[in-house]
Amino acid sequence: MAFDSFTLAASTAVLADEPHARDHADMVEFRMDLASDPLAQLADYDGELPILATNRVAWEGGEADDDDARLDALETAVEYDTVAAIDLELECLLSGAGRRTAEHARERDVAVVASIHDFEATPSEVRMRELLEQATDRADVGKLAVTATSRSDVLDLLSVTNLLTERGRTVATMAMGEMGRHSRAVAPIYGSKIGYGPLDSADATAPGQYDLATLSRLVRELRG
Ligand SMILES: O=C1C[C@@](O)(C(=O)O)C[C@@H](O)[C@@H]1O
Repeated sequence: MAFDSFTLAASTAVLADEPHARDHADMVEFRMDLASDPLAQLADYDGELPILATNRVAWEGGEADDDDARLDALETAVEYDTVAAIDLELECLLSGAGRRTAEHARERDVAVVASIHDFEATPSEVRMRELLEQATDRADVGKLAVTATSRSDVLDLLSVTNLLTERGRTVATMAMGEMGRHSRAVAPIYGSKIGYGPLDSADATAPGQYDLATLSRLVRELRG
């Protein structure tokens, strides 16, 4: 998966829901940390959409314990041809804990998305640029989800998205929460390459997400 154009991911903990996502999504983000028996779900998967496997650790807003089993599960996931990409927190690529998993993915031609989340605030433009440069130096896509508390936070995020895209880096950005919600529809115009939406907004995997059908329509209409 090259992520060279905008990719809409249906975020779900239930792979059997994939047929409902096909009309709108380009891929499924499988939230293994929120799923029951994720490896069995992967083994049974016979859907059409490729999978981005995420096993989000608790310190980055997910539900997976920070142990070897979490990374081992991602390594098992990349053995399936249906898995086109995995998500790893930038922090665990920097610390070295996730490097083996990233290498394992690359050997299988599976893309790596390096993630950064800030659930409190939007870092300065300089810091966001630095984080996304670190992420894109180590992975196929650098993803930054921040929390906007003002419109200027969103403008800063869009500006960094635009700059790094112009410099040839593959980034995915979004502002979580109400204030930044519109960024999910607008960031693709500035180069953001992945958007996430649940099939039903009751199953949102992050604050402020639009449901999949709505995000698909907004992105399509805005990008023309
Ligand atoms: O990292 C991301 C982005 C996200 O947090 C969002 O804000 O849409 C949703 C998560 O499911 C995904 O893993």
